[in-house]
Amino acid sequence: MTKPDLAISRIMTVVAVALVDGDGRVLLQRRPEGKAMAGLWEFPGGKLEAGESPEAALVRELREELGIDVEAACLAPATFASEPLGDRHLLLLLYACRKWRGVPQALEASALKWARPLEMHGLDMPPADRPLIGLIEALL
Ligand SMILES: Nc1nc2c([nH]c(=O)n2[C@H]2C[C@H](O)[C@@H](COP(=O)(O)OP(=O)(O)OP(=O)(O)O)O2)c(=O)[nH]1
Repeated sequence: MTKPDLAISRIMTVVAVALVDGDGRVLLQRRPEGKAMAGLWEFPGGKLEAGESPEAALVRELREELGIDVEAACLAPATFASEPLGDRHLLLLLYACRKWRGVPQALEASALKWARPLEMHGLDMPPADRPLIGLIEALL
């Protein structure tokens, strides 16, 4: 029998979304004090819970973090990032979404910002997110 790959057990899967408004801007949230990478601007989302599909996790996170309702069918897979993060390896699955119900509120973040991809190049974002900006630019 082959030995399990120990590196695989350290993979952390995170789902996140580029919410795109009618003006082609993307919603970012600022990570609050007390959390790792506090002050950085990230895409709303978070870790999968046991047994959750990526889409169900994102629907849940968007309700918890922003107070908005999104249908899983409106989440379009967009791109992903694969990046070492501390002693783990982050697999960030990024979706795009143009349709939701409600007005996003910063229920967990310290601030929200609607940003154009060009502006995102000048913002402090987690290292995994940097390569995603150009890809989002191409998608919008
Ligand atoms: N939501 C989100 N997380 C990101 C992005 N980029 C990035 O490196 N991450 C990292 C930060 C965290 O380590 C992890 C997201 O996990 P999380 O938001 O559920 O958890 P957390 O670290 O804030 O804290 P906790 O819930 O465990 O208390 O992914 C991003 O654009 N959006």
